[in-house]
Amino acid sequence: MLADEFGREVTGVRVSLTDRCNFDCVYCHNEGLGDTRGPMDPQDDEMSTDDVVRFLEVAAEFDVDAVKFTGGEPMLREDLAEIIERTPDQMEVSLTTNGTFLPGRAEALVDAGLERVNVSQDALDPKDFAEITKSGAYEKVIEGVKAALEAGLDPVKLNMVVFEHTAGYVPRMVDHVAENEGLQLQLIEYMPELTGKPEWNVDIERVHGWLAEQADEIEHREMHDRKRYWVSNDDGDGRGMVEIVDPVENPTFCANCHRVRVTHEGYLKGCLNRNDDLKSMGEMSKPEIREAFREVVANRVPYYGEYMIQNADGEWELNDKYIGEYAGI
Ligand SMILES: Nc1nc2c(ncn2[C@@H]2O[C@H](COP(=O)(O)OP(=O)(O)OP(=O)(O)O)[C@@H](O)[C@H]2O)c(=O)[nH]1
Ligand code: SF4
Ligand code: SF4
Repeated sequence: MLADEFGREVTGVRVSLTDRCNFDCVYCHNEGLGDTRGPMDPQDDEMSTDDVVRFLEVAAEFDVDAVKFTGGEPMLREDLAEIIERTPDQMEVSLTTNGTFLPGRAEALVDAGLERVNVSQDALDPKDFAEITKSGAYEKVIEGVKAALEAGLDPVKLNMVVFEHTAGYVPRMVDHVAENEGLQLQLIEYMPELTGKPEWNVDIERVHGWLAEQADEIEHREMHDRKRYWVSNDDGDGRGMVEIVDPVENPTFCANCHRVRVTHEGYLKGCLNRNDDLKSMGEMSKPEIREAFREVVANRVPYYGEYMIQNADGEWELNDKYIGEYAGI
């Protein structure tokens, strides 16, 4: 297993299969690369099926045991089932999707080896949903979640970005997952540094505080030291898990980060928040990909706490040590 100089072993990879998407969410950061607006047809710059599989085979050699396929919207890739089918057996396969294409396709993906899925669902109301996602596909997403459950994906996590437009929905969403077996809720801190609009920010500590009052059990997940709250519904006959993803200005989160990303164009990317360490796998052979992977892992640094450090006033600024060290700065 490969580790960086901060002792963070790389156990998982997140592979973006396309930056295209049929939604246009107001908070989208597209894996840290910018928005997803653009043509919906397959693009020449996307990794081919073979490119993706070649990379995964190399990652498997380094004992990476989990892959998450992301986008844009990864289900826009017609070859998704084939990619999953050809993923090395040792890897747990999961998918982050907006859910609209799950009806009619979820079972085939499960047959190919998909184990679990995260579906973005930011609202329980079609009007608010349309405002956030710039899409009227609310019913399709609800059908998608149902299809995922019926296909046996476990768990089905509902991803909800907590910001001005959604914060009021948190209690209803918590009840919703407590009442529906198989669902979990993942509350994601809004990332103004990637999306702009700091005025939409909501203090995630308030959400932690509220959940701590509701929870009958609190766990820490090793990845990112994320907190998980187990909450019962009002009738006491259901229980749901709520996980918080709170990376912003959080050195503990970064100190426990075990992931390397791959962009849809086949660039290795050591950190969501950085694009100055990208390394193209282009036409590389397997031995070359092996070397590139080693190099990207070796160059990883915890973003908050090392790459960005706090000055005497408590403000975060770029650590001088890294200025000029990487391409792009
Ligand atoms: N800064 C940062 N944000 C992350 C990281 N991983 C996930 N996130 C945020 O969480 C969002 C949702 O992540 P998902 O794709 O659903 O996956 P996940 O929750 O990280 O993965 P699992 O819990 O393993 O399913 C991403 O779009 C990011 O905004 C990370 O390593 N760093
Ligand atoms: S569904 Fe996901 S990829 Fe698509 S616009 Fe929304 S956040 Fe971005
Ligand atoms: S180092 Fe921090 S910001 Fe970068 S990917 Fe890991 S958790 Fe996210």
